[in-house]
Amino acid sequence: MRKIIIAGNWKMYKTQAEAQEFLKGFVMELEDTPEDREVVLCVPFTDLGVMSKSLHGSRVRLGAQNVHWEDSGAYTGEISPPMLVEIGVRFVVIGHSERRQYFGETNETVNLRLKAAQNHGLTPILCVGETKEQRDAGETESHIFSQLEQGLVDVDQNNLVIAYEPIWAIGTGDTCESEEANRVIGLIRSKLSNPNVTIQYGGSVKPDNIDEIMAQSEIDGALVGGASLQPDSFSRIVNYR
Ligand SMILES: O=C[C@H](O)COP(=O)(O)O
Repeated sequence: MRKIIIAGNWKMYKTQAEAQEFLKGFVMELEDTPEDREVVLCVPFTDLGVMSKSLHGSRVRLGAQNVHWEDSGAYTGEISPPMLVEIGVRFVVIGHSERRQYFGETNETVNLRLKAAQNHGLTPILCVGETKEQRDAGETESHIFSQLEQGLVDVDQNNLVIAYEPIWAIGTGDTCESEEANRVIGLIRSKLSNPNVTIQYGGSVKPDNIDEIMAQSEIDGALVGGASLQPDSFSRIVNYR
């Protein structure tokens, strides 16, 4: 049985005060949300402490947006798995295209982060996806397969979420057609040893396209950027029909 997981990725948005303001409007919107949906907010490191306290007793799970692979050490600016666990984090986004593009993330470092997160009981959300150029060149499948092949070496597929995020659809309003997202996600699933891995779609998910996206047979949830920043739009997404 595949779990449905709707996750917001706040990226580098929201101070602690703004995060608390968001929760005031958001948590009450979940009262009628079906129990089979996991709701996750992946927030900036500086928001984790206050969010952990505010979300205590709610059904919203806390997520981070990156993690280092060592438990501790001389790695200025990094955050380790035990630090996240101590604060109440359950999920962590790994290998987001923005980390790959701007911060030198590679399939090898993605693999190290995935294994370290799992070793500490965190559930990683591994992001994969192609650029517009790769899609136009017919390289979508080969690119994603190599991200999976290299990223998933020795990774436990029993505690893993994958997000298919076509890079050209992120923050552009240019959503991937839901049938096409479904096709690619089916191909991703065919490469996994565990067919029950939750595979999300991400890329310009909005209140007006979530119902169609979630109606697709292979899509088990969404990783939502911009539309997760406002309580009303994210609650509509979480409460898709
Ligand atoms: O992690 C989220 C994705 O990058 C999608 O962002 P977006 O919903 O703003 O397109």
